[in-house]
Amino acid sequence: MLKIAFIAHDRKKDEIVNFVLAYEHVFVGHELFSTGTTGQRIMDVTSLKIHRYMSGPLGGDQQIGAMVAQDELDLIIFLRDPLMAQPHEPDITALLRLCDVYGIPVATNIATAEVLVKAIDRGDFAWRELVHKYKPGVDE
Ligand SMILES: O=C(CO)COP(=O)(O)O
Repeated sequence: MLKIAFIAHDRKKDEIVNFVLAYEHVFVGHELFSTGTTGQRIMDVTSLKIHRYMSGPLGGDQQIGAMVAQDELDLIIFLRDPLMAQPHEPDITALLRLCDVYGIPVATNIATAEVLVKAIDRGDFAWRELVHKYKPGVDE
């Protein structure tokens, strides 16, 4: 079971909802997280259970970033709006930076999201479970 997060900016919300709906059969076997509004929109139309953090502008991206820093997240689908400035741009940049620091797969557009979901379905990320199994404690 992977830990997967969904995030989408407002003009990308319909896209992420349709995407998750189409691949509900893949996501249902995993532990799911999201920012506030994105998760609510997805849960409104699917039977998925999603742990929702704060809305992005109120700290949700940072909460998801904290999960990445603690090695508690395996993959992120983050449909960003490249044509609209966001008030919490620094938080978005920080989250993407942490994904690069820790080598966490993150899709920022639907084309990459498609590739990742197919990889999840094939079991390509099973190695992440091994990483968790043998993870040393923070003090070691
Ligand atoms: O702003 C966001 C990500 O940067 C998303 O937050 P919401 O899912 O609460 O709209």
